[in-house]
Amino acid sequence: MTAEFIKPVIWEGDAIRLLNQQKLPGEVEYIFLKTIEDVWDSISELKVRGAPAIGIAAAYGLALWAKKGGSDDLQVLKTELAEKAAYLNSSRPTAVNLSWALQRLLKIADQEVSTEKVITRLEAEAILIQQEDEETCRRIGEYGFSLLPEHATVLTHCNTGAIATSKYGTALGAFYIAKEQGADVSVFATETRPVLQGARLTAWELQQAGVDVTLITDNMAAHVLRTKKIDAILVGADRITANGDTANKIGTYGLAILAKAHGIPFYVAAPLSTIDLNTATGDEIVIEERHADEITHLAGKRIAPEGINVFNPAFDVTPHELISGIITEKGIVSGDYQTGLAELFEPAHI
Ligand SMILES: CSC[C@H]1O[C@H](OP(=O)(O)O)[C@H](O)[C@@H]1O
Repeated sequence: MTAEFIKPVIWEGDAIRLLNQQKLPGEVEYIFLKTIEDVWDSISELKVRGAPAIGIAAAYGLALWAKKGGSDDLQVLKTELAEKAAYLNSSRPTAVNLSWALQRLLKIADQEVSTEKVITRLEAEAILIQQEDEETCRRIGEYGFSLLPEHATVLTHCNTGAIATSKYGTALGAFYIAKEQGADVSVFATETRPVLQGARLTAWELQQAGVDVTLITDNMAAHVLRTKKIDAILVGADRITANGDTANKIGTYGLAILAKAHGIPFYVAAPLSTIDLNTATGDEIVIEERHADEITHLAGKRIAPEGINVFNPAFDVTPHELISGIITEKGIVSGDYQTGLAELFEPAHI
């Protein structure tokens, strides 16, 4: 099974079968999530990660809870659902897909007039979110591929592949479409300290798919941009605000500055579910800070002195001025992001 078709989240009706991404690349292990707490833990511990995949997992987590533990009283159930959605939403703060998916389910529940219908609709909507994301990611991949010159060499950061979404991925989707079209594309993947999504996940996904991929450490990016012919940098996103500012994996902002310094395009690939028009600018995005162990330990071995101060932001914000284009399933937005992003949500585009 090549990686672009490996599913990170599989709905089993009474449980969620989850690809445990913490075990990759050494082990392709699936675990069963049977409770909403299992889902919370899996998101928080990055067993499932990647903005769209987090949203899909949380949607199934809410549907699973309702199916197993929801009240028989409609008003009580709706109150409980809001509380459970808030609980799941507390697992990670930055990727807007988490709250987007949960709000979408709560809206569906609010329309129903029986507990049975609420429970049925929640499950159906969670399944629909995952199904829609497959076509969404394919289109993002097609638009991303359309931006690449022949024999393109692209640098990417973190993991934005099939295992971060429902299928194909976002930025990596461009490489899968290139492969499908028989086009020649080479990828430089940064290892992406401290959780190593690039080394552990992107290198693995692209290698499995037969895409030419070279792994580099994060601190090699500038040298690679100066000494190799890099045509573009293509990354994902966790939250894009109304003006186009973009939160993505820590290190992305530095790559955007490097792209500008080297005069190459810097693209962000993301679905509309990652665009948050309710947040005006990147200054308002909550940046997740994670546990010090991610930095002081490597593969379980301590690499820094006991008691050392640690700062471990999992994301940074790239100002829209540094972004050449935002690639979505509805097309590519550039220039005036405030207008362009808002237009994506107008009826003509939906
Ligand atoms: C399509 S994945 C988007 C985004 O999510 C990743 O973060 P994490 O691995 O911490 O969930 C990374 O920022 C990707 O670019």
